[in-house]
Amino acid sequence: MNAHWGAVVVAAGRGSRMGTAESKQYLPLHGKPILVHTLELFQAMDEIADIALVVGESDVERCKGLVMEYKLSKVTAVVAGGSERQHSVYAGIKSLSPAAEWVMVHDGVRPLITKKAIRACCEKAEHSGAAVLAVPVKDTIKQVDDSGLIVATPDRRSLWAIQTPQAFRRDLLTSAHERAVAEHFLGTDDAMVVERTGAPVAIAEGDYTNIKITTPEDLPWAEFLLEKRMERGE
Ligand SMILES: Nc1ccn([C@@H]2O[C@H](COP(=O)(O)OP(=O)(O)OP(=O)(O)O)[C@@H](O)[C@H]2O)c(=O)n1
Ligand SMILES: C[C@](O)(CO)[C@H](O)COP(=O)(O)O
Repeated sequence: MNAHWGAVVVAAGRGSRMGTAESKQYLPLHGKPILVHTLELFQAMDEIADIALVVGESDVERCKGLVMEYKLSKVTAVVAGGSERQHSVYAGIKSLSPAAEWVMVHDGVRPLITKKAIRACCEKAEHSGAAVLAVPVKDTIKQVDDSGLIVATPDRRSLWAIQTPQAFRRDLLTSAHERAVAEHFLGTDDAMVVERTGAPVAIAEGDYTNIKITTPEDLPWAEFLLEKRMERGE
């Protein structure tokens, strides 16, 4: 990684699939909020100069407190997100320092990301302009219609499960988001926003432990993975 990188960490979701009163990004993992684990990893990377943290409007002050408490000095902006993930990402990009020519976007609820995986993704992006972390799917995937009948079995060899970070030249990501706003397009990740402009987006192979904490069964799994890493001194 040679370029000047900024990171947008999005954490403005409600976590409805987790079903807890407290939004999942603030739930404790080994005694620390999930979101803090994620931010500490980015803070510890020399290649990352600047982090924009995007949170719910009512959590902005609370998160400024977490930034102070955990000495997250690279978090230069804590801003309110929007009703959809894509809106939150766009708010984050706009609040990053103008010096960041390259941007990676990461889910605040993927605390098990590693420096090695971040570097692999960013290096691919520096080569091709845009890259996303992903793993090959392990299951057979079926396309199913509204009546519950299988309509197709896509060839698994071409299917990848997409993760974050997703890394881009900043001007490419910014113009793709501007176009999506103008055309009322909503995607579930940033690669989709960029793909529709015709720009190539590369895959960087990650690993299966970079889970997105989404539903209750993900929490003990994340605790277990984190414990194993700590035992290995990582
Ligand atoms: N309007 C939104 C929606 C999501 N996110 C963030 O995007 C990441 C991935 O989203 P997901 O796990 O789906 O989070 P939620 O939207 O919180 O979950 P759910 O769909 O279960 O409500 C999370 O870090 C989440 O906080 C965001 O910043 N703004
Ligand atoms: C960006 C993402 O984490 C890639 O897997 C995912 O698309 C977020 O989607 P969600 O539906 O908001 O969980």
